[in-house]
Amino acid sequence: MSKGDAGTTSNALELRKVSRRFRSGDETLNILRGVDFQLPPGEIVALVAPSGTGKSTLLHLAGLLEAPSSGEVLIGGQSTDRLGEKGRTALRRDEIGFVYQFHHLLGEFTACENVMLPQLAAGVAPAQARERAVDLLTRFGLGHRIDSLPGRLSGGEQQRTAIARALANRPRLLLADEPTGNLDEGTAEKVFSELLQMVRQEDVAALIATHNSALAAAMDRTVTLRDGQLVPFSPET
Ligand SMILES: Nc1ncnc2c1ncn2[C@@H]1O[C@H](COP(=O)(O)OP(=O)(O)OP(=O)(O)O)[C@@H](O)[C@H]1O
Repeated sequence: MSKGDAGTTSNALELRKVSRRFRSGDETLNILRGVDFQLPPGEIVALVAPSGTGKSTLLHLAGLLEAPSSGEVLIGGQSTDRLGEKGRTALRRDEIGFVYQFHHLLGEFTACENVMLPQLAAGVAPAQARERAVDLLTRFGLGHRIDSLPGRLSGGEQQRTAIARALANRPRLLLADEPTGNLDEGTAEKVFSELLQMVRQEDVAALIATHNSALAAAMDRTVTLRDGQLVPFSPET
């Protein structure tokens, strides 16, 4: 499904009764138990939950990196459970951007090239990919760093580059797992507010896991995981 068709009005992400079990020795861990969740286009949702409750597991399922034990994951209204590996890879590349706690930039490529790579993989012409990369990096205040290798960038600059890379293919959905968790407090706040600004400018729906409830307060709503269910967050949950 292309982003230009009726799919643009569908939920960017929908989880229908999604469960995930892990085997641990003789034990079965029921981490997610029938999660229902809808993320409309352009909405930014914080996922705040204690360590070990399944935030990363949920983001992996939403990002099609793993399959649920049962239930269904829909991206842009499209069911994904019958897609083969090739279809899942294409959907991930074209529709979903990922930001992790660590930047995972490729060290031998410049900031600009790192932001170009996913576009080239999606078939965008090099000149166009470069133009988009320069635009994103410039809007992130990195116009003077486009030809720098990641090893020459500060932690905040590396993470800004990683966010630009995640947005490069104009995804429908951004998934972020503690995107500023590796930065000092001041830099984290700054990068986080830039991330939100860029996500709003690009009109991307986002699900962002964070331990920081002050950062979560800047998003449209906050959800948490309780007993394997995704529920609205309130301070007493
Ligand atoms: N592949 C796996 N096999 C077995 N157990 C797993 C596997 N992946 C995750 N788990 C378990 O599932 C639970 C949830 O893990 P997950 O990483 O999703 O939590 P989290 O909420 O993201 O934690 P944190 O905030 O500490 O990153 C943990 O108890 C973890 O040990």
